[in-house]
Amino acid sequence: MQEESDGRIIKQNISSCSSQCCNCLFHLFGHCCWCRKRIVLVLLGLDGAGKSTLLAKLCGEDQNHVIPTWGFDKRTWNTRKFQASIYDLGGGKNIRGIWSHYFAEVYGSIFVLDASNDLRMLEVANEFKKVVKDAHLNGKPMLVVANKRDLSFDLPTSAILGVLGPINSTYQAFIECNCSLLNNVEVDQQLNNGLEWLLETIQINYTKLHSRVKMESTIQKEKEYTSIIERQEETKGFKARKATMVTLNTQSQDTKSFNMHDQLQSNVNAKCINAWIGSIDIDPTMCTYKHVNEKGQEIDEPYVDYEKFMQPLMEEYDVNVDEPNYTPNEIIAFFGKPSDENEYNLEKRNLPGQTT
Ligand SMILES: Nc1nc2c(ncn2[C@@H]2O[C@H](COP(=O)(O)OP(=O)(O)OP(=O)(O)O)[C@@H](O)[C@H]2O)c(=O)[nH]1
Ligand SMILES: [Mg+2]
Repeated sequence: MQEESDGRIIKQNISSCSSQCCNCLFHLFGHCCWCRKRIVLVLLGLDGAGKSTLLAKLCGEDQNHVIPTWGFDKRTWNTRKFQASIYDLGGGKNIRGIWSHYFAEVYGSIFVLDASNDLRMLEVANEFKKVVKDAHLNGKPMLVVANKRDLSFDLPTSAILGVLGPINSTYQAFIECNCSLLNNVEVDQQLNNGLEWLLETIQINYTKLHSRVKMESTIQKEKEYTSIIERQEETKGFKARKATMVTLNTQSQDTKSFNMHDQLQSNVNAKCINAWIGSIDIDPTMCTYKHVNEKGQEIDEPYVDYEKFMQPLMEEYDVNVDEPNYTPNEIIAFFGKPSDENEYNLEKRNLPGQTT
């Protein structure tokens, strides 16, 4: 970071590693060396708290053009000992759900809150308690930044801490600072101290944190992979069920779905009934499911689900049914095969075995 004669800051991007002194305001932290350890940090806090402003300041970027973060933003911050990837996560209510996906891989976090806005302090406390309790974040160094101290001093630190709950001094530090444009040239000393504390704590606990991050992020990736596969299978299953419904109307069906997929079963059967009653000549004997008989052989068993298949049909045509289950052949014997016409008239009749 350089300053021009009129005092303006020359914007520089430190996202790429340079071979000379770091470009950020924190020259205190910054000069490149070969042995930097790679770490991941995360910026958390409600929308408007000042996370992106802090990051811009940290990276020596223009704070005039900070806009609300949708999703996340990522920067690299080079310090003496670390090459830190910083995730700046959007703080909007609908985006907060993504926060926890980053926690397994982080070595430390910075939680920013707007100390001038007492109206949102309970919301802040809710989110704070959630992240502190998170299994992947718990016990990792966290710097809590009470920002916008230039705006209001109405809310004393004790009041903020009263809402947040006690700070665990072994892995948490609380600072007050001001990341506003007014304070563009110099990094707030408190912020400076806080960041130094964060890096120092990570440095001291690096071995432990590193093995924890490695293990937890591997497990998380495996879980994510499994859930992707499950979702793909689900989608395939859904497509297969949809295909079943379609093929029912074209007479070639995979009728296994009849009892396998409860959620869509009634839809499938409704289609089948409609198709059967309608002009399309579908033979309900094609409704089968895989069944293992006494000899251990897998056979295609004709199947009609009374509740879902027959009942609505019977009700629609005001037919009394005593026997709960009928094979498709019995149904055909009773109703007859659908005609080629678009209408299929059922007479009110008794079912087999019923006496008039
Ligand atoms: N007065 C004052 N304004 C600040 C300070 N820090 C940030 N701001 C302003 O607060 C507004 C929101 O800042 P952002 O950095 O976008 O907030 P954020 O936490 O990144 O918000 P999201 O991206 O929506 O999660 C901007 O207009 C900043 O200029 C501060 O310390 N004092
Ligand atoms: Mg932001």
